Amino acid sequence: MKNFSEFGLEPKVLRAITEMGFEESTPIQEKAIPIAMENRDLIGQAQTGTGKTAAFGIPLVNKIDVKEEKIVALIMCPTRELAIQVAEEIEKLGRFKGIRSLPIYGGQDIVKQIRALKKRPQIIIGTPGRLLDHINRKTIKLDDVQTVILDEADEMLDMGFMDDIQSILKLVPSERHTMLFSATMPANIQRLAQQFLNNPEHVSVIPKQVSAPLIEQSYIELQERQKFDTLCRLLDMESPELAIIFGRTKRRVDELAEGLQKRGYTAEGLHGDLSQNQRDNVMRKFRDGSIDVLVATDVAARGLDVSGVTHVINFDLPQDPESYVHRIGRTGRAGKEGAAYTFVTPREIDHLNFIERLTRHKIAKKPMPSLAEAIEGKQKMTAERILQLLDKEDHNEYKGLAIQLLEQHDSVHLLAAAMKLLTGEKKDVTVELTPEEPLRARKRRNDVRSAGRKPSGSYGTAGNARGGDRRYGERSGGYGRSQRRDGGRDYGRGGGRGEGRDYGRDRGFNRSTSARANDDLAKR
Ligand SMILES: Nc1ncnc2c1ncn2[C@@H]1O[C@H](COP(=O)(O)OP(=O)(O)OP(=O)(O)O)[C@@H](O)[C@H]1O
Ligand SMILES: [Mg+2]
Repeated sequence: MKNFSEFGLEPKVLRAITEMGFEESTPIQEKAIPIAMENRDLIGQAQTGTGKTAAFGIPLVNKIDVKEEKIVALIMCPTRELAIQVAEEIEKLGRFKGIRSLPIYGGQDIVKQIRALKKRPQIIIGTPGRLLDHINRKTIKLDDVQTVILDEADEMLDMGFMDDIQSILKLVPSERHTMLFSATMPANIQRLAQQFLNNPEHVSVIPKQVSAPLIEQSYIELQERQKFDTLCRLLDMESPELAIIFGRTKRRVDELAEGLQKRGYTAEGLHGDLSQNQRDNVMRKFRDGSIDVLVATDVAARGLDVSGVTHVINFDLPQDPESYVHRIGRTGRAGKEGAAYTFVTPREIDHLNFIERLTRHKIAKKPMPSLAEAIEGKQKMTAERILQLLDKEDHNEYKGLAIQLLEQHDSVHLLAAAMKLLTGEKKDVTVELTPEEPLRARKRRNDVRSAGRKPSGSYGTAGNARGGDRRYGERSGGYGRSQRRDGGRDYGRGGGRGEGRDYGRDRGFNRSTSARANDDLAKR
């Protein structure tokens, strides 16, 4: 892969890239950066976790004149968490140049945002709802915007957002530089996108055949009533470093998080009904590891980049294949390995096959973990914790007592008793979940793929470690990164707690008809 010094970037941008620990470019970066630097419109598609943010962020910060006093670039994302995350990456990339960027999203105090806008940011990273609020209040003007980027573009051009995107882009000068990025780009979305682009380049880094991903994908067939206990056994057996569990509705997420807490797991829920404060807290605790299980609706399916997520578990099968690709893409990022498990009831097997067909990836069937495997997993976890403590050498104050005990008792018995104590029996409280309706395979209009032709929009999960993609990152079991300095669809359509996906949006006023029609949407 190309070194960043070969792109003709400004020294201050190169310095920021080095500071972020990026040693060489990823395939999408290598292809997209030169096109973007020539201000040519592009649709960039690459697997989850392969650096699309920097692929658009690097050329963007490189071209901006820091003396600029107006908003000259607009990046739009589907969720608040993603807007915050992308803003952080843009901030890091532009820090030595002194670029001013600002995240604008719902749930945050708008007065605080209006105050921040007075500092004249050159780049705004926002969710459409709140952006429209500011545009209607005239606290954001788009007359001088030269660059527009849609991250998770297929989601942004989906029915939920389309009206808002159109309303916003109408206000941006037509002679602009537009870039769309996503890991999935269904054909109908590509067609829709043309109206916003000017003779775009298609940059795709998706293996022809969606190769054996970095993410080991398996499914477990079970009855709805077996799901929760299976989940607990899976967590015990696999002892994930960090795990994201996807539920189909907010109610499911709340019940799961609560049930897991009752069973002794450090789990918390994330969905669009939470206040922004609660959402920020949950994300902060997950990123810093004070909780190791995040239970979420599709609000966390796209883009979130949390280092250390080793497992994704689809407690409920996602409706769309795109959602499946993005959900599992929360692991296996930056060249690292990951494991994705999907729970499927017998009546949903067709839907799973539908997803396999569209993502062109066979998902391996695995048996339910047995109780013995769960116990063994917990015991291994205890042994690991003991060995870690041993290395740290900070248990000297117990040595005296240990010698006394060893004089009176057999060492194996002693250690086994200590391990049993440490493992503790997960409290076997019964947890009742409200059953959710099984999913039915939804035929897509002109579903060419079932005719065996190459999928028109393909699906990208992390590329094959063994062959192509791993080149930019054998060493760290991930991309070449000197060291990570930073350490790592709330479709509220139904508005109700049980039905519909949870994909909120900010409450804007004078919003487009579709948005108003969805005013029961939870906040994004
Ligand atoms: N050239 C690079 N070298 C090392 N790490 C990188 C490089 N580019 C990006 N990364 C890191 O890889 C991780 C994934 O990047 P990013 O979130 O941009 O992926 P993505 O392609 O947008 O994924 P998704 O499709 O899930 O949104 C991030 O932690 C990012 O900092
Ligand atoms: Mg991304």
